[in-house]
Amino acid sequence: MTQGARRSGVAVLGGGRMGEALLAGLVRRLGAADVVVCERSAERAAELAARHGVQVLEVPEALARAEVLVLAVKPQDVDALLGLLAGSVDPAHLVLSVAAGVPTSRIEAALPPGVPVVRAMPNTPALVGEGMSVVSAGAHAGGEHLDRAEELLGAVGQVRRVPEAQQDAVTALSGSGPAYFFYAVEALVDAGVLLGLSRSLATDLVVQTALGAAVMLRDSGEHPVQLREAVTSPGGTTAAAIRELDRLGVRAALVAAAEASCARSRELGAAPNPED
Ligand SMILES: NC(=O)C1=CN([C@@H]2O[C@H](COP(=O)(O)OP(=O)(O)OC[C@H]3O[C@@H](n4cnc5c(N)ncnc54)[C@H](O)[C@@H]3O)[C@@H](O)[C@H]2O)C=CC1
Ligand SMILES: O=C(O)[C@@H]1CCC=N1
Repeated sequence: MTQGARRSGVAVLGGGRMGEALLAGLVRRLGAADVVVCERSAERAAELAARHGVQVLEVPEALARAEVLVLAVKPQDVDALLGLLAGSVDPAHLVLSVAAGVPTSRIEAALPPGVPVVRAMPNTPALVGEGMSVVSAGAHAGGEHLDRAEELLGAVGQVRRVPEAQQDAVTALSGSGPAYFFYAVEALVDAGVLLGLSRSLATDLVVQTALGAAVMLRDSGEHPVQLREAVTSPGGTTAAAIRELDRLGVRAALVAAAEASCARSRELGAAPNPED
């Protein structure tokens, strides 16, 4: 029996915000016995163990135990982590990286030949089973590896396959995207308070409105413009509000925000310059 045949389950390497969101969904799907975590901060590791019932292991033990290794450290910490993996990872593992910007070629170059790498971009709504992820295969990853990655990320939401060249653009929409909606909600709640509502009532109104709008966008089959027109009565309140959004350049600001996120993803993924 090969060493790989004795391994099973998933090791999440890096238990920060994204690592925990994935961990939570994977524990729901696979059970806590099949998910382990490696986390550099002892305090954070204890928190994850208490909250999700998972075992915290050092990297070498996790590699011996788990078949799938989820790289969930910051792009700036990827090279150091790959240095820890390089001696013991082998082609029977699957390396699933969620690090923004980091190309599969950079990960493959740091590992022994033939190790399959899948690059993914999930998002934090994975924590509540409503994540949106995409996956792309590296040079040594085949259909079975993409299937496995899709199955695991499918435990925490929806998954699409994209060419790796689209990963930075995806990061700008669904990876960073939850923050844009949280930001809009924050601003609208403040607006409610300005208009004299209690913060608690304003929060309930805005959050339920966001949820209702999201479900209509997903389920109605209608274009966002049609849905918006249905809210906009002639000479009414919504038209007055939308005129202000246009006057203040909110549409252009959203496009610029997505472009900035995409550019930053590319920047984070570039191999560090040894002269920096
Ligand atoms: N936060 C988000 O919404 C999303 C994040 N990502 C990606 O996920 C990765 C993690 O992001 P966050 O969770 O936001 O960052 P974070 O800073 O919250 O988490 C990173 C964690 O990795 C740990 N860590 C660093 N080096 C380690 C090592 N060698 N061994 C074990 N643990 C180590 C840190 O202690 C920290 O808890 C990044 O690459 C990011 O691009 C991807 C999609 C969405
Ligand atoms: O802000 C970041 O860099 C990460 C990647 C996508 C969402 N959060």
